[in-house]
Amino acid sequence: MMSEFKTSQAEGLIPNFVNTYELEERAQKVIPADAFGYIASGAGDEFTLRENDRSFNHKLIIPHVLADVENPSTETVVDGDTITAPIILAPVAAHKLANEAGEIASAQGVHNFKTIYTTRSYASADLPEITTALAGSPEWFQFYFSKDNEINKRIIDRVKALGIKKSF
Ligand SMILES: Cc1cc2nc3c(=O)[nH]c(=O)nc-3n(C[C@H](O)[C@H](O)[C@H](O)COP(=O)(O)O)c2cc1C
Repeated sequence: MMSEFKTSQAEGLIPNFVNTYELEERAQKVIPADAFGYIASGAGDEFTLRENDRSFNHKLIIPHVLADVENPSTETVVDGDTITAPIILAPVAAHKLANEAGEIASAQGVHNFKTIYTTRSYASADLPEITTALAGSPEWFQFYFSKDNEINKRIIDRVKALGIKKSF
């Protein structure tokens, strides 16, 4: 069942990319076309995708002149956790579409960067494996409500048992 998700086996750091658009081009070379299409595209005519890009680019960083820049830091505190920068991993389905290491590699990356990971109900790795790979880094959980309350209860019990402190 899980093997459906297995795609790229590319490993290692990606050298010399200038921006995320260039990173996307590199990813396209190693991820099968259908999986890449799912990850990189938006719904319908992709109006919202274009609007997201456009509005993100209008969030400006305002430089503070004549301020103390001896020890600059992007560190911040979110919900009691100190993270490296105000960047967290949003809920993203089926990481194994991109690479067979899937959520485990993503969780290790989040741990190394020191930020927050959001696990999604229908992850392509087993939940305890993700929590283990996070090695104590903060984990949030995105709950997808099922019509079947037994399934809902089982998922919530597993999330509680894993010690995940925030579900939404
Ligand atoms: C492959 C893929 C799967 C995603 N799966 C989910 C999901 O399961 N739940 C969800 O709320 N958002 C999902 N998203 C949306 C992301 O969480 C995120 O909001 C989106 O990529 C826009 O990024 P931004 O919020 O940083 O602008 C997914 C996005 C991608 C690219």
